[in-house]
Amino acid sequence: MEHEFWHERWAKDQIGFHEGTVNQYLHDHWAELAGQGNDAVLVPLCGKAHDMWWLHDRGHPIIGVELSDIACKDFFEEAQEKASVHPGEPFTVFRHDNLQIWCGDFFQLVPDDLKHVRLVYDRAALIALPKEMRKRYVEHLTAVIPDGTKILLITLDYDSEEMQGPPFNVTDQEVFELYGDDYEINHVLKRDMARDNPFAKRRGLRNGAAESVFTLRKK
Ligand SMILES: C[S@@+](CC[C@H](N)C(=O)[O-])C[C@H]1O[C@@H](n2cnc3c(N)ncnc32)[C@H](O)[C@@H]1O
Repeated sequence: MEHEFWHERWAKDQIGFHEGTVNQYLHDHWAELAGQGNDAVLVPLCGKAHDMWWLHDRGHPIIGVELSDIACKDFFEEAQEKASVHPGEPFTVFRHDNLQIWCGDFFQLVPDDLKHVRLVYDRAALIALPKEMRKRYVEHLTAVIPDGTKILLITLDYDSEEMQGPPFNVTDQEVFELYGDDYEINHVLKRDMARDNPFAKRRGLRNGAAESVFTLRKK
């Protein structure tokens, strides 16, 4: 997806992907991945997800990465929290305690930026990207996170004849193809989305859809 596409979505407030509450899979499966520790977390393509406050409340230092400065500003304003803003290239950093949002292009991250990161939370990041970009995304992620980093990944699979992404359909098989060489993969669960789920109804998914949760560990 081009940057302009996402800037326009934020400018027009077309952000149906924003949950406005903590993601259920994060809530249910984070401890399996992270234990009770407080390792640093990368949240790629983070939007203004409340999930970052939830992780912050558990003591994790956070780096969220997000293209849209509208999202970055709204994230703090809507929580009535203040952030100091540190303009820079290629990222402007919004900082509140040890929660940072780096405003800029994920593909500009370099390994030095993430030396301290041990965990990644990917909800609606991989599946926000079309197929050819997903490969590039995983290659870049793998290049910048340290070995041993663990990922909680949530995907969505549906009949691509019925709907055009984003979110794009990512099969379980594609997850194994994308990550299989460099990661240990655990397919934690697959859950059918109810046909009367508001998202499925709105997007005309008559054949339904399924969400999967994976935990990965970079070898
Ligand atoms: C589908 S949304 C998901 C946001 C968030 N993960 C959530 O669960 O609400 C994808 C987000 O990725 C951002 N984005 C897209 N391409 C990006 C890039 N190259 N670098 C950083 N952010 C990007 C978009 O602006 C958008 O906010």
